[in-house]
Amino acid sequence: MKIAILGYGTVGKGLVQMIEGNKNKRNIEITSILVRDKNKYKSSKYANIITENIEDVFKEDIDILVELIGGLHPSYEYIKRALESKINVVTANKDMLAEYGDKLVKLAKENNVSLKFEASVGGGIPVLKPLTESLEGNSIDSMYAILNGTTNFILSKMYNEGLSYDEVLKEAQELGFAEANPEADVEGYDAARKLSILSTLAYNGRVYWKDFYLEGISKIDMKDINYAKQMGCKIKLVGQSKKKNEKVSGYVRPVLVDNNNLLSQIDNEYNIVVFNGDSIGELSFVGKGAGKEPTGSAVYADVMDIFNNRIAKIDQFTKEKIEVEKTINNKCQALLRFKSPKKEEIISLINACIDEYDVIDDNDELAVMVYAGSEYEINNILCLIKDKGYCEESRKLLKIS
Ligand SMILES: NC(=O)C1=CN([C@@H]2O[C@H](COP(=O)(O)OP(=O)(O)OC[C@H]3O[C@@H](n4cnc5c(N)ncnc54)[C@H](OP(=O)(O)O)[C@@H]3O)[C@@H](O)[C@H]2O)C=CC1
Ligand SMILES: N[C@@H](CC=O)C(=O)O
Repeated sequence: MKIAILGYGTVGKGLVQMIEGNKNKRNIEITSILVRDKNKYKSSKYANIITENIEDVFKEDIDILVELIGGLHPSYEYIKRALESKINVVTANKDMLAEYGDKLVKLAKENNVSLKFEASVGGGIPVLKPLTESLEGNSIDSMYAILNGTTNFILSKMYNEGLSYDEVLKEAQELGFAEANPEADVEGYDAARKLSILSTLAYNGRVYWKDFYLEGISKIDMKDINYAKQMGCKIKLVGQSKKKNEKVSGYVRPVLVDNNNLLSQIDNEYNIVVFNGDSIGELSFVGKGAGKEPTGSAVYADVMDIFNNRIAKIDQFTKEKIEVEKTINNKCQALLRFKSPKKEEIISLINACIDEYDVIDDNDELAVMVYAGSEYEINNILCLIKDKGYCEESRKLLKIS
């Protein structure tokens, strides 16, 4: 089997390492490797097949094009060209699937070739294959997940080692966990794209990532971490989606998670995906969600599926768009923080609107844990406080149990 690899960064190198490690079992020939700057690879043992010119890739006779460049362009054009030339494609690119999944799946079908993307969600965790194959008979009605290794790594190191946000982000970049532009990680876009891929496959209709309520971790500070500790919780960037009456609701946001909740056990670059199926009940997948070897392993598995002619049906991307609701319409708890607060006024307003609340801190800022009937109720209180000018700034961190 002949493959061409576009991109020789973290994941590209992980894939090549796995191909080398298995060469006694599988005969895979790498015909070319596309990079942006081939001068970086002069001393590589693959220097003779490393190129900056996409035409060098397509002039070879290849069975699979593996796209590991990332981003939308020129990756989209390269994948499209491969599919139209009846070449199978494997990609780890969640940005691409979240944006152009429908077009590419259609194109693969029309040309009778495979488009596989296991590594696009959960890094090394085999999760798309179990979802689309092993769970085919189940109706999945909800899922919750930690889907971004970089942010989980940052939050874990801030919590466990007291390190600063900036220094851990730098470490995550050095370890190859972060996206080329880490804004995608820390603002929650990457996790939302993954949640949209999972939701599309699970709910059999197109779910768009921008339709979820979306909030990243860039504003989480040491005070949040310390409040979490004080309350026996951790902070995790969680994605959740539910399907009810043909509608989906969902979010990606940092939340407080009790120390006895399964999610709080998932630290560093690990990810978890928990599905709720009508027959299987709750089913969890846990493993490394980012990094060279784990992601290389997932890409290799897709290559092997094509090698062994295991073709899965994934036409969910071409189905109709499903509407997404953003807020939580049932009982919830949230930590509210107020900067430069008029403390008495805020507490008296909260007292008038809500039956149960605890003041966590009233030193240099005011922090209150509220127990409300819905997220709307909490948002209303925050609006009132803002309108009355009772504080300079307020923050809300939901707690999930
Ligand atoms: N890192 C991870 O843990 C995971 C990453 N992914 C996804 O895998 C994909 C690759 O990520 P990763 O390996 O981390 O990325 P890197 O930034 O480490 O590597 C990207 C590679 O693509 C090459 N490249 C970039 N732009 C171009 C271009 N325009 N033309 C030709 N080559 C180009 C770079 O060339 P050069 O070497 O010359 O700079 C580099 O070799 C992304 O879609 C990412 O989201 C998915 C799961 C986990
Ligand atoms: N940047 C991503 C890489 C894997 O998808 C992450 O941190 O999870």
